[in-house]
Amino acid sequence: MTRIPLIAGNWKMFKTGPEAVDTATHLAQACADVQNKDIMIAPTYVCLPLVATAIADTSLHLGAQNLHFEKQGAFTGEISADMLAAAGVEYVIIGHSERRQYFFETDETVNKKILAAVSNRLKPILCIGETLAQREAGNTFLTLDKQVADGLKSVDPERLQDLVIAYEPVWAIGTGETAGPEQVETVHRFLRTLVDTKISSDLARTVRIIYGGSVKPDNIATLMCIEDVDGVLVGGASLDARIFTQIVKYD
Ligand SMILES: O=C(CO)COP(=O)(O)O
Repeated sequence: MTRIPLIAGNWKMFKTGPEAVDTATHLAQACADVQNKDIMIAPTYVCLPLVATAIADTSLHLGAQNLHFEKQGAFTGEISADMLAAAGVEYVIIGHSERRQYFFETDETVNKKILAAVSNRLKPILCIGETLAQREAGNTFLTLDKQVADGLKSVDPERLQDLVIAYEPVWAIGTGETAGPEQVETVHRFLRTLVDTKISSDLARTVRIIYGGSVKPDNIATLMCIEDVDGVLVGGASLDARIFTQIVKYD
């Protein structure tokens, strides 16, 4: 089973519209010759239509960083799945640890968002990861098991064909600290087995499990060599088109 690697950039709350268009345009040019890798960028909501236009007819894919699970309604400041789909969005990041930490998202809301995404044919990137305290208490696997099981609860496996799971240990995000290759290998293998036993064997074979947390040009090759690592979710190092291109074109 060959899974096409996904190299994804999460731009978080960075870049104005013109800056986002500039970065996306440069990235698309620099990566025009890349084959057999999916490259995705997730700008802020307001930049989505601008970036969608800038990368139309290029090989880049567009992602959003969040969504609301209701279709529409009196939810000031929120954006629904079908609004994203209509704006040309293909992927959506769900349950990022910053959303869980600062905006109090729970596995329950994550689950509703996954359901909303798949109902609108958006490809969900389910983010999971343990905090340092959870790791030190020996609860890494328990935490991840719960995040996956609750996040995907009652979702028809048939609708999860495009699911991506992003393992982002919270202590490795924006800290310059990366999980060691053995840690990443162990967790990714655990996650694939978890999908196999709790959801479906077919899905376990196809689901892309990607790593996030201080991914840089100098550690990408090591990470991508690890079995069961099907790509990366990059924060800080995706903001600069030149640096992100080095990550995309690792060898
Ligand atoms: O949160 C991340 C991607 O979603 C990772 O961020 P950094 O690459 O800046 O550590």
